[in-house]
Amino acid sequence: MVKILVAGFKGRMGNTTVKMVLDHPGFELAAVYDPRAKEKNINEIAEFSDLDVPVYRELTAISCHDVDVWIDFTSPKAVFANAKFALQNKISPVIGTTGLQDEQVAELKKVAQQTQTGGLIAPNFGISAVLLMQFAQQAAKYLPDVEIIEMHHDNKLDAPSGTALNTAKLIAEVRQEHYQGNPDETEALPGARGANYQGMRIHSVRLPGYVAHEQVLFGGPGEALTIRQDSFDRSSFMSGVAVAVEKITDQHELLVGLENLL
Ligand SMILES: NC(=O)C1=CN([C@@H]2O[C@H](COP(=O)(O)OP(=O)(O)OC[C@H]3O[C@@H](n4cnc5c(N)ncnc54)[C@H](OP(=O)(O)O)[C@@H]3O)[C@@H](O)[C@H]2O)C=CC1
Ligand SMILES: O=C(O)C1=N[C@H](C(=O)O)C[C@H](O)C1
Repeated sequence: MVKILVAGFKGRMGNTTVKMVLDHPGFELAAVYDPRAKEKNINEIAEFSDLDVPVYRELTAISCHDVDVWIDFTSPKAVFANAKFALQNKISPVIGTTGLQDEQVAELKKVAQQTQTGGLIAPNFGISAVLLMQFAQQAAKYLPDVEIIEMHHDNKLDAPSGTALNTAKLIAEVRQEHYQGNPDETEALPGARGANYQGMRIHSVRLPGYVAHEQVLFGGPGEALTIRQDSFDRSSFMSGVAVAVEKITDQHELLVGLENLL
Protein backbone atom coordinates (compact mmCIF):
# COMPACT_ATOMS: atom_id res chain seq x y z
CA MET A 1 0.00 0.00 0.00
CA VAL A 2 1.22 3.53 -0.79
CA LYS A 3 0.52 5.69 2.27
CA ILE A 4 -0.58 9.14 1.15
CA LEU A 5 -1.02 12.55 2.80
CA VAL A 6 -3.22 15.07 0.97
CA ALA A 7 -2.34 18.72 1.70
CA GLY A 8 -5.14 21.19 0.96
CA PHE A 9 -7.72 18.41 1.41
CA LYS A 10 -10.67 20.81 1.74
CA GLY A 11 -9.99 22.61 -1.53
CA ARG A 12 -11.44 21.92 -4.98
CA MET A 13 -8.52 19.71 -6.04
CA GLY A 14 -7.78 18.36 -2.56
CA ASN A 15 -11.32 17.05 -2.10
CA THR A 16 -11.28 15.38 -5.54
CA THR A 17 -7.88 13.87 -4.73
CA VAL A 18 -9.02 12.46 -1.36
CA LYS A 19 -11.85 10.64 -3.18
CA MET A 20 -9.47 9.33 -5.86
CA VAL A 21 -7.07 8.02 -3.18
CA LEU A 22 -9.93 6.29 -1.33
CA ASP A 23 -11.13 4.61 -4.55
CA HIS A 24 -7.74 3.62 -5.92
CA PRO A 25 -6.50 0.06 -5.28
CA GLY A 26 -3.11 0.08 -3.58
CA PHE A 27 -3.52 3.60 -2.15
CA GLU A 28 -4.16 4.34 1.52
CA LEU A 29 -5.20 7.77 2.84
CA ALA A 30 -2.80 8.04 5.80
CA ALA A 31 -3.34 11.71 6.71
CA VAL A 32 -4.59 15.08 5.52
CA TYR A 33 -3.08 18.52 6.18
CA ASP A 34 -4.47 22.05 6.39
CA PRO A 35 -3.27 24.60 8.97
CA ARG A 36 -6.73 26.22 9.10
CA ALA A 37 -8.72 23.00 9.55
CA LYS A 38 -10.78 22.83 12.74
CA GLU A 39 -11.20 19.02 12.67
CA LYS A 40 -8.85 16.51 14.32
CA ASN A 41 -10.10 13.59 12.21
CA ILE A 42 -11.52 13.60 8.69
CA ASN A 43 -14.56 11.69 10.02
CA GLU A 44 -15.81 15.00 11.48
CA ILE A 45 -16.66 15.95 7.86
CA ALA A 46 -20.04 14.46 6.89
CA GLU A 47 -19.00 12.93 3.54
CA PHE A 48 -16.06 11.12 5.20
CA SER A 49 -17.82 10.08 8.44
CA ASP A 50 -16.93 6.38 8.01
CA LEU A 51 -13.16 7.01 7.82
CA ASP A 52 -10.48 7.27 10.49
CA VAL A 53 -7.77 9.58 9.15
CA PRO A 54 -5.87 12.18 11.21
CA VAL A 55 -6.06 15.84 10.23
CA TYR A 56 -2.75 17.65 10.80
CA ARG A 57 -2.60 21.40 11.30
CA GLU A 58 1.13 21.78 11.95
CA LEU A 59 3.97 20.36 9.89
CA THR A 60 5.93 19.35 12.99
CA ALA A 61 3.01 17.25 14.26
CA ILE A 62 3.00 14.99 11.20
CA SER A 63 3.94 11.37 11.82
CA CYS A 64 6.34 11.20 8.86
CA HIS A 65 7.11 7.46 9.02
CA ASP A 66 3.40 6.83 8.30
CA VAL A 67 3.54 8.70 4.95
CA ASP A 68 5.21 7.69 1.64
CA VAL A 69 3.78 10.34 -0.70
CA TRP A 70 2.69 13.96 -0.09
CA ILE A 71 0.11 15.20 -2.61
CA ASP A 72 -0.05 19.00 -2.58
CA PHE A 73 -2.93 21.09 -3.93
CA THR A 74 -2.66 24.11 -1.65
CA SER A 75 -1.71 27.65 -2.55
CA PRO A 76 1.22 29.45 -4.19
CA LYS A 77 2.16 30.86 -0.75
CA ALA A 78 2.17 27.47 1.00
CA VAL A 79 3.64 25.05 -1.51
CA PHE A 80 7.36 25.74 -1.04
CA ALA A 81 7.35 25.13 2.73
CA ASN A 82 5.21 22.02 2.29
CA ALA A 83 7.40 20.52 -0.44
CA LYS A 84 10.61 21.28 1.48
CA PHE A 85 9.24 19.66 4.63
CA ALA A 86 8.23 16.54 2.69
CA LEU A 87 11.61 16.18 1.00
CA GLN A 88 13.54 16.80 4.23
CA ASN A 89 11.55 13.96 5.78
CA LYS A 90 11.99 11.59 2.83
CA ILE A 91 8.32 11.81 1.87
CA SER A 92 7.94 11.96 -1.93
CA PRO A 93 6.08 15.13 -2.91
CA VAL A 94 3.64 15.08 -5.84
CA ILE A 95 3.07 18.78 -6.32
CA GLY A 96 0.17 20.13 -8.35
CA THR A 97 0.13 23.54 -6.71
CA THR A 98 1.31 26.25 -9.07
CA GLY A 99 3.27 29.43 -8.39
CA LEU A 100 6.69 28.04 -7.33
CA GLN A 101 9.48 30.42 -8.37
CA ASP A 102 12.48 29.11 -10.36
CA GLU A 103 14.81 29.69 -7.37
CA GLN A 104 12.46 27.74 -5.10
CA VAL A 105 12.40 24.81 -7.54
CA ALA A 106 16.21 24.88 -7.64
CA GLU A 107 16.38 24.76 -3.83
CA LEU A 108 13.87 21.89 -3.67
CA LYS A 109 15.94 19.95 -6.23
CA LYS A 110 18.96 20.31 -3.94
CA VAL A 111 17.04 19.00 -0.93
CA ALA A 112 15.78 16.05 -3.00
CA GLN A 113 19.35 15.28 -4.00
CA GLN A 114 20.59 15.54 -0.41
CA THR A 115 17.90 13.21 0.91
CA GLN A 116 17.80 11.03 -2.25
CA THR A 117 14.03 11.44 -2.36
CA GLY A 118 11.97 11.31 -5.54
CA GLY A 119 9.43 14.05 -6.18
CA LEU A 120 7.38 15.59 -8.96
CA ILE A 121 6.19 19.09 -9.74
CA ALA A 122 3.51 18.89 -12.45
CA PRO A 123 2.14 22.18 -13.79
CA ASN A 124 -0.75 20.12 -15.15
CA PHE A 125 -1.76 16.48 -14.51
CA GLY A 126 -4.19 16.35 -17.44
CA ILE A 127 -2.97 14.28 -20.39
CA SER A 128 -4.52 16.75 -22.85
CA ALA A 129 -2.48 19.56 -21.30
CA VAL A 130 0.74 17.51 -21.26
CA LEU A 131 0.22 16.75 -24.97
CA LEU A 132 -0.62 20.38 -25.74
CA MET A 133 2.68 21.49 -24.19
CA GLN A 134 4.64 18.91 -26.18
CA PHE A 135 2.85 19.72 -29.46
CA ALA A 136 3.34 23.46 -28.86
CA GLN A 137 7.07 23.01 -28.33
CA GLN A 138 7.29 21.01 -31.54
CA ALA A 139 5.27 23.58 -33.53
CA ALA A 140 7.36 26.50 -32.26
CA LYS A 141 10.43 25.13 -34.06
CA TYR A 142 8.66 25.91 -37.34
CA LEU A 143 6.27 28.71 -36.32
CA PRO A 144 8.16 30.86 -33.80
CA ASP A 145 5.53 33.61 -33.48
CA VAL A 146 3.18 32.52 -30.73
CA GLU A 147 0.71 33.84 -28.19
CA ILE A 148 -0.92 31.89 -25.36
CA ILE A 149 -4.43 32.32 -24.01
CA GLU A 150 -5.28 30.50 -20.78
CA MET A 151 -8.83 30.47 -19.41
CA HIS A 152 -9.75 29.49 -15.85
CA HIS A 153 -12.46 29.68 -13.21
CA ASP A 154 -12.63 33.02 -11.41
CA ASN A 155 -11.40 31.64 -8.04
CA LYS A 156 -7.91 31.05 -9.37
CA LEU A 157 -5.24 32.93 -7.39
CA ASP A 158 -2.27 32.95 -9.76
CA ALA A 159 -1.83 34.41 -13.23
CA PRO A 160 -0.63 33.37 -15.65
CA SER A 161 -1.50 29.76 -14.96
CA GLY A 162 1.33 27.33 -14.22
CA THR A 163 0.49 25.50 -17.44
CA ALA A 164 0.72 28.65 -19.57
CA LEU A 165 4.02 29.63 -17.99
CA ASN A 166 5.40 26.13 -18.50
CA THR A 167 4.20 26.14 -22.11
CA ALA A 168 6.09 29.42 -22.65
CA LYS A 169 9.23 28.02 -21.01
CA LEU A 170 9.16 24.91 -23.22
CA ILE A 171 8.69 27.06 -26.33
CA ALA A 172 11.52 29.37 -25.23
CA GLU A 173 13.85 26.33 -25.21
CA VAL A 174 13.43 25.90 -28.97
CA ARG A 175 13.07 29.43 -30.37
CA GLN A 176 15.17 32.59 -30.38
CA GLU A 177 13.79 35.31 -28.11
CA HIS A 178 12.29 38.00 -30.31
CA TYR A 179 9.84 40.89 -30.23
CA GLN A 180 6.38 40.08 -31.58
CA GLY A 181 3.98 42.61 -33.03
CA ASN A 182 4.63 46.10 -34.33
CA PRO A 183 7.71 47.65 -32.67
CA ASP A 184 5.78 50.95 -32.58
CA GLU A 185 2.63 49.52 -31.00
CA THR A 186 1.14 51.26 -27.96
CA GLU A 187 -1.38 50.13 -25.35
CA ALA A 188 -4.32 52.49 -24.93
CA LEU A 189 -5.24 50.37 -21.91
CA PRO A 190 -2.28 48.99 -19.86
CA GLY A 191 -2.01 45.21 -20.18
CA ALA A 192 -3.90 45.05 -23.48
CA ARG A 193 -1.09 43.03 -25.07
CA GLY A 194 -0.87 40.61 -22.14
CA ALA A 195 2.12 39.47 -20.09
CA ASN A 196 5.47 39.17 -21.81
CA TYR A 197 7.60 36.01 -21.46
CA GLN A 198 10.69 36.34 -23.65
CA GLY A 199 8.65 38.13 -26.31
CA MET A 200 5.71 35.71 -26.10
CA ARG A 201 2.42 37.23 -24.99
CA ILE A 202 0.32 35.37 -22.42
CA HIS A 203 -3.32 36.34 -21.83
CA SER A 204 -5.23 35.20 -18.72
CA VAL A 205 -9.03 34.94 -18.78
CA ARG A 206 -10.97 34.39 -15.50
CA LEU A 207 -14.67 33.54 -15.81
CA PRO A 208 -17.27 31.64 -13.77
CA GLY A 209 -18.22 28.35 -15.40
CA TYR A 210 -14.74 27.68 -16.76
CA VAL A 211 -12.45 25.03 -15.21
CA ALA A 212 -9.06 25.02 -17.00
CA HIS A 213 -8.42 25.63 -20.71
CA GLU A 214 -5.51 26.74 -22.88
CA GLN A 215 -4.98 27.79 -26.47
CA VAL A 216 -1.62 28.25 -28.11
CA LEU A 217 -1.84 30.34 -31.28
CA PHE A 218 0.90 30.27 -33.90
CA GLY A 219 1.00 32.60 -36.89
CA GLY A 220 3.21 32.46 -39.99
CA PRO A 221 3.06 34.07 -43.45
CA GLY A 222 -0.42 33.29 -44.76
CA GLU A 223 -1.19 30.56 -42.21
CA ALA A 224 -2.01 29.88 -38.57
CA LEU A 225 -2.13 26.96 -36.18
CA THR A 226 -4.19 26.79 -32.98
CA ILE A 227 -3.68 24.07 -30.38
CA ARG A 228 -6.30 23.87 -27.64
CA GLN A 229 -7.00 21.70 -24.62
CA ASP A 230 -9.90 21.74 -22.17
CA SER A 231 -10.33 20.36 -18.68
CA PHE A 232 -14.10 20.39 -18.22
CA ASP A 233 -13.93 18.66 -14.86
CA ARG A 234 -11.30 18.16 -12.12
CA SER A 235 -11.51 14.39 -12.68
CA SER A 236 -9.34 15.14 -15.76
CA PHE A 237 -6.33 15.54 -13.47
CA MET A 238 -6.79 12.38 -11.40
CA SER A 239 -5.30 9.69 -13.64
CA GLY A 240 -2.13 11.81 -13.88
CA VAL A 241 -1.97 12.21 -10.10
CA ALA A 242 -2.45 8.45 -9.66
CA VAL A 243 0.36 7.62 -12.13
CA ALA A 244 2.66 10.05 -10.32
CA VAL A 245 1.91 8.50 -6.92
CA GLU A 246 2.52 5.00 -8.29
CA LYS A 247 5.88 5.87 -9.83
CA ILE A 248 7.42 8.59 -7.70
CA THR A 249 8.85 6.51 -4.88
CA ASP A 250 11.11 4.72 -7.42
CA GLN A 251 12.77 8.06 -8.24
CA HIS A 252 15.68 9.74 -6.40
CA GLU A 253 15.39 13.31 -7.70
CA LEU A 254 12.83 16.08 -8.10
CA LEU A 255 11.32 16.02 -11.59
CA VAL A 256 9.34 18.77 -13.31
CA GLY A 257 6.56 17.68 -15.68
CA LEU A 258 4.33 14.62 -15.68
CA GLU A 259 5.80 13.57 -19.04
CA ASN A 260 8.89 12.37 -17.11
CA LEU A 261 6.82 9.58 -15.57
CA LEU A 262 4.60 8.61 -18.54
N1 LIG B 1 -1.18 20.64 -11.55
C1 LIG B 1 -2.47 20.49 -11.85
O1 LIG B 1 -2.87 19.65 -12.68
C2 LIG B 1 -3.48 21.37 -11.16
C3 LIG B 1 -3.05 22.31 -10.30
N2 LIG B 1 -3.93 23.09 -9.64
C4 LIG B 1 -3.35 24.01 -8.66
O2 LIG B 1 -3.62 23.49 -7.36
C5 LIG B 1 -3.71 24.56 -6.43
C6 LIG B 1 -5.01 24.43 -5.64
O3 LIG B 1 -6.10 24.64 -6.51
P1 LIG B 1 -7.60 24.54 -5.97
O4 LIG B 1 -7.85 23.22 -5.34
O5 LIG B 1 -8.45 24.99 -7.07
O6 LIG B 1 -7.56 25.67 -4.82
P2 LIG B 1 -8.49 25.77 -3.50
O7 LIG B 1 -8.33 27.19 -3.04
O8 LIG B 1 -9.83 25.24 -3.78
O9 LIG B 1 -7.76 24.80 -2.46
C7 LIG B 1 -6.59 25.05 -1.79
C8 LIG B 1 -6.73 24.52 -0.37
O10 LIG B 1 -5.47 24.57 0.28
C9 LIG B 1 -5.67 25.07 1.60
N3 LIG B 1 -4.42 25.60 2.12
C10 LIG B 1 -3.98 26.90 2.15
N4 LIG B 1 -2.76 26.95 2.71
C11 LIG B 1 -2.43 25.67 3.04
C12 LIG B 1 -1.29 25.08 3.62
N5 LIG B 1 -0.24 25.81 4.05
N6 LIG B 1 -1.25 23.74 3.78
C13 LIG B 1 -2.32 22.99 3.42
N7 LIG B 1 -3.43 23.49 2.86
C14 LIG B 1 -3.47 24.82 2.66
C15 LIG B 1 -6.77 26.09 1.42
O11 LIG B 1 -7.37 26.40 2.65
P3 LIG B 1 -8.01 27.89 2.86
O12 LIG B 1 -9.12 27.98 1.86
O13 LIG B 1 -8.46 27.85 4.27
O14 LIG B 1 -6.91 28.85 2.59
C16 LIG B 1 -7.71 25.35 0.48
O15 LIG B 1 -8.58 24.48 1.17
C17 LIG B 1 -3.59 25.84 -7.24
O16 LIG B 1 -2.25 26.28 -7.20
C18 LIG B 1 -3.92 25.40 -8.66
O17 LIG B 1 -3.33 26.20 -9.64
C19 LIG B 1 -5.27 22.98 -9.81
C20 LIG B 1 -5.76 22.07 -10.72
C21 LIG B 1 -4.91 21.16 -11.45
O1 LIG C 1 -6.05 26.57 -10.77
C1 LIG C 1 -6.44 25.67 -11.55
O2 LIG C 1 -7.62 25.32 -11.63
C2 LIG C 1 -5.43 25.01 -12.40
N1 LIG C 1 -4.18 25.25 -12.20
C3 LIG C 1 -3.09 24.73 -12.91
C4 LIG C 1 -2.38 25.84 -13.66
O3 LIG C 1 -2.20 26.93 -13.08
O4 LIG C 1 -1.96 25.63 -14.81
C5 LIG C 1 -3.47 23.55 -13.79
C6 LIG C 1 -4.79 23.69 -14.44
O5 LIG C 1 -4.71 24.68 -15.41
C7 LIG C 1 -5.88 24.02 -13.41
